[in-house]
Amino acid sequence: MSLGVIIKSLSNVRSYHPPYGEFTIAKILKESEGRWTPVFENVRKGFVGVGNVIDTREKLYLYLGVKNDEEAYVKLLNAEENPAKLESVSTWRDMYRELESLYDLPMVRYYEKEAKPYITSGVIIGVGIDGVMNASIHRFSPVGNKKAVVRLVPRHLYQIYKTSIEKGREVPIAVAWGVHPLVLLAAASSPPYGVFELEVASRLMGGIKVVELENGAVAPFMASVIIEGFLTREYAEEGPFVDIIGVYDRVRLQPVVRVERIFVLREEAYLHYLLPAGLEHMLLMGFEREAKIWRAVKSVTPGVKKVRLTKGGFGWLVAVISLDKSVEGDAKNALLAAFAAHPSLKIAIAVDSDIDPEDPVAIEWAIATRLRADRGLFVVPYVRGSTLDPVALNEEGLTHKIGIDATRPLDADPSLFEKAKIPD
Ligand SMILES: C/C(=C\C(=O)O)CCOP(=O)(O)O
Ligand SMILES: [Mn+2]
Repeated sequence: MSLGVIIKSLSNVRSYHPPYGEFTIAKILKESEGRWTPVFENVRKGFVGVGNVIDTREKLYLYLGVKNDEEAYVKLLNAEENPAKLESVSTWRDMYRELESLYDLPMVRYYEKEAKPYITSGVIIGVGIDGVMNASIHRFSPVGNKKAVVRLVPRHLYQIYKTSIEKGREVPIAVAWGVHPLVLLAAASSPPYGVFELEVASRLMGGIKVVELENGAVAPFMASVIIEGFLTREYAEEGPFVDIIGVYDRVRLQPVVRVERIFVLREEAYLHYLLPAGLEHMLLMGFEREAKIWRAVKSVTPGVKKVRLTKGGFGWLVAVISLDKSVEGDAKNALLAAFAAHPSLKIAIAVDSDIDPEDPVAIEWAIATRLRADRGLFVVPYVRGSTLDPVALNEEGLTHKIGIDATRPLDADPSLFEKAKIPD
């Protein structure tokens, strides 16, 4: 199913029309996030822009066909464990036209100091030397008509790239831009190496169709744009560009893509403009990590109620877990489980089930009234965190982490911790 069909099925959509100033689209994405879905008609002839496609939990539940977090976690984690086959479509070429240059694709600049326009929601499907296929989201920016630079976070595609280049082989890739939101969700997930994220999407969606490219990579059929190319041994400067935590990520030398062909859907090519550090970015990247934290915490303490990667931590660096302890020490085990489940996590906070992990004031109140720092606070020094952390000790994200147990002691008088209410 194309992104256009998905957008047409949504309620609360607002259309915009040209002319668009350089930062108009970014500004509208910011003001509409969590509120409505903006559609940017005619961003260039043949192209429609759209954003905030998966910026709320309600939309996520709708796409997944579930009613709450727990059902969504179970469905996503189950799909990672039971990926489903892909169906190859041979007659796809007639549905697409070809472009000569990456600059023919209307990309957007989002923040003031970003040097260039980017594709922020491109799913890169890479083929390893061992034949393993991997799908993941990487920001992508043209450095020539048929050349681009991509940021490879040290995970599976990077591993594929490193082992291939060491053996003198370029990596065949497809970049799919403008895809079904569940394809994005699967590509933002981290199943073990060897599990193909498009097959995870296939399980979530009850099957998906793919096109097979000449270079050996595959891409979702009906993706609005499919770029066929190779990750080369050439490097170029990447950035400045804003990452999920809302700061300008450091400029790095990153691999260059040599583009062979650019295919665009003939009928209404919907391009997904994903605002870096916006709600959509946080939910998309953070949701699967939240599911993994939930699973890990549940396995050490059954009393877990709610898990949130907070907005202040940009859906990535800070987790709050609410739970009912059955024995003293449960909360600390929950914090340790959270760190193990999401290696980029920097701060984990445990609160009692009467505290809403989505309410920053309630969390602060719990810390203020329930934390005993001699028992409830711990630091894990020198541990791998996020490469995005500006105070990390090295480029691989070596850092120190904090766990905060802000749950009330089980042996204390519960009435001392009760939130006072004014009666009706
Ligand atoms: C979430 C990441 C990038 C972004 O969306 O801007 C990747 C960060 O990966 P780490 O494993 O935390 O370094
Ligand atoms: Mn992978």
